Amino acid sequence: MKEHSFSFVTLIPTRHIAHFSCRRPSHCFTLRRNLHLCRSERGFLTTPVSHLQSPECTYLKIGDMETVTVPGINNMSGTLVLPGSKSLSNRVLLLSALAKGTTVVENLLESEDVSYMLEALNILGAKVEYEPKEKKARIEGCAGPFPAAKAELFLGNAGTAMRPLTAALCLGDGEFVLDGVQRMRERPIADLVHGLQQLGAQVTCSETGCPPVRIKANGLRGGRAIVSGKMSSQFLSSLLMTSPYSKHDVVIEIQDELISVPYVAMTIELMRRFGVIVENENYRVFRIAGNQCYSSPSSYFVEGDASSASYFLAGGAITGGPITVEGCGSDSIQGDIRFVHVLERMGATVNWTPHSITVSRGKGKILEGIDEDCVDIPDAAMTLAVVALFAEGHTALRNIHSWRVKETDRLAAMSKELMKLGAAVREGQDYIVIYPPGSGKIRKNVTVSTYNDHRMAMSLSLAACGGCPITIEDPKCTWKTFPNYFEELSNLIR
Ligand SMILES: O=C(O)C1=C[C@@H](OP(=O)(O)O)[C@@H](O)[C@H](O)C1
Ligand SMILES: C=C(OP(=O)(O)O)C(=O)O
Repeated sequence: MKEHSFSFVTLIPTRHIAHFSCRRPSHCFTLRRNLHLCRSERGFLTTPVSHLQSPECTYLKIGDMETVTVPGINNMSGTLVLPGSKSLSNRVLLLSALAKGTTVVENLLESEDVSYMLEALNILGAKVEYEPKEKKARIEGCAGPFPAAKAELFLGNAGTAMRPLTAALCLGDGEFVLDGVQRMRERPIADLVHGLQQLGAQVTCSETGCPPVRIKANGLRGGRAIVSGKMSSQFLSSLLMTSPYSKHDVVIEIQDELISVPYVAMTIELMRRFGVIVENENYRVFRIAGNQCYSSPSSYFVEGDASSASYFLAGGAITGGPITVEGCGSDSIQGDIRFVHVLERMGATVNWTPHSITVSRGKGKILEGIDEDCVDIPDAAMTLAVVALFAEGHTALRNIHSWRVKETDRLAAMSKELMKLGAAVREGQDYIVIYPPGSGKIRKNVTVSTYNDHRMAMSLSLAACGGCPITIEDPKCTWKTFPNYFEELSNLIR
């Protein structure tokens, strides 16, 4: 694995981000505004900085990697300190920028999705000092809407930037366009746009109901909005985070099913930490007083990413482990820790502390297939799809129709790649059933496609836990949420 690590790479361009690495401690690149690139402790780094809005930024292409081969894994054990949560990082950055006071955000995730948020906040006039080496950002809040009167934002494929910023920009005064990569132009946003229109915003999206989004902002009136929650919870989270700044009180009613509820719980909890209370009637009706302002908690420590933890914990369950992840545990406010309960029901042994989780599998114990409603854990459910290869009996993952509108059509993509590995797969509109090939029968030396989807790359890498190497196409796609994923994985292989 070592020869496949990224350490020899001097400077890598990725899809929309320039990733720099440098060997000399004195090296520090400064790009536009106050986004800095500096050296990491390990002697090289992958600090993402959006460059699409920086035409002056050119880069060299040295050692770009098209594939990574994960060697056959028989044993995996050890401890990993998790990178910060993507969902928490981008929420805390946004709330800090809207709040009164200065917030120091610690253990901020360093990744593409967070870079897009940082860059956008900068463009919109929030004062952001980012120290990637320290995983820290200091944000001087605007104590209200953003001061910018005009901006065109490019947000890659970051749902946690596109959706919340669409709502937050309706609060200000000016003209804004929000856009992203081609896939972002295929990801729905119309339900959010309709919700904002009901609260008085002048906002539109494309005819297909997707970005680009165009806003003529003149504050948000408030009132009542009836919105759909069945496509994505990010629409509701975005409306909630913006509502305290509307002129009048806001009532949001969910007209159908609400998916991914734990992410809404996370939003409400974070708003509470920034001093705003949401009245929540059973996740059906939400009431927020208007004319308020967030107050900075002064500092916020971002807990480790529970979805990122899932790959390593799954590795512990498949190989026997033990694997410990540090940075999130029983005190976590992330829904994806529920994934660990599923592993336990499949046969793994789990030990919790408030800030860590350890997974192993006892000698002679097997993993068993499971039938699971995954509506609360759409991201970690992808990891389960690969764990299913190692279970006895089939595994059904249900209520995951949102997979179709994420980074790729994850139901189609996962079905196709699992079949390459020798599984039989039944794919429905909102479920997948995986019939594993049987012990020791995962196909050897397979190359899997990743569809520009970080979770396809990370979850499929676990197929190597059968003891055969697996080649992953376009490993850089993990930079969306976990730039050094393959390096961390290699550190745990014994
Ligand atoms: O609010 C959030 O931070 C997220 C909500 C989920 O999306 P959906 O609500 O679209 O399922 C999840 O898949 C995404 O990675 C992050
Ligand atoms: C769905 C995801 O991302 P996004 O925030 O872009 O929706 C994800 O990270 O799996």
